[in-house]
Amino acid sequence: MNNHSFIYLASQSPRRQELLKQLGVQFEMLLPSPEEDSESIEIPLPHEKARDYVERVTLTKSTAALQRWKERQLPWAPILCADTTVSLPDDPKGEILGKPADGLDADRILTMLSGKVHEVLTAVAITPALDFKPLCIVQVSKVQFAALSEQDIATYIASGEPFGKAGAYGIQGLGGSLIPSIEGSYSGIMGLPLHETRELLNRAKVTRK
Ligand SMILES: Cc1cn([C@H]2C[C@H](O)[C@@H](COP(=O)(O)OP(=O)(O)OP(=O)(O)O)O2)c(=O)[nH]c1=O
Repeated sequence: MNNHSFIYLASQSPRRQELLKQLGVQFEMLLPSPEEDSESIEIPLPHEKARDYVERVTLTKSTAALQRWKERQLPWAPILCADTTVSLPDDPKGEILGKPADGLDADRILTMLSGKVHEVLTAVAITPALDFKPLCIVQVSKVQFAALSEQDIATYIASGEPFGKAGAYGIQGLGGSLIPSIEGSYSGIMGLPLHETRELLNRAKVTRK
């Protein structure tokens, strides 16, 4: 495998762009065209465990991104995809808590998380070369949530921050004030675990500044 001076980031998450910049890697965006249906990828299978789900979704994103690369006839570079999800380990239904569909759903999710410890799982996959399978890791963090009143939840939802984020919160924003402690990776909770991603980039022979 040759060294690579840049990669493609196939993610619409502004947090992932920010975190990738922190790693000093050159990247170009490889985003879906408006006709591409990227939302329907993120539907859990019946009884699917959060770890299996986040890995499967990330590998599906990788396949879609590779197809996109082929159609656009771009020069080759490794492709990075990721997915973040939230789950409550003690939830008997083992529900996978993704992005809230609307305000009511955000209220339901935040009520479930209130006063409890949940897990945030982020899978990262890098396709290192054209005829190689993606290299994939799953990073898991534990997050303690404060006990929230109905008013706290309503105020937080009104801020707009829960939308577009797994578990209906952002640790990097106002949501950080709802979290007394974490165990794991702050960047992983935000959507791209820096340490593990650095290791994947090294394995894919991507040079950094
Ligand atoms: C828990 C948590 C999640 N998130 C975000 C990270 C992800 O952007 C989002 C989870 O959605 P994802 O489906 O992982 O990512 P995305 O839809 O934003 O982008 P793409 O599928 O194109 O890669 O939740 C935070 O920003 N802060 C947090 O504290």
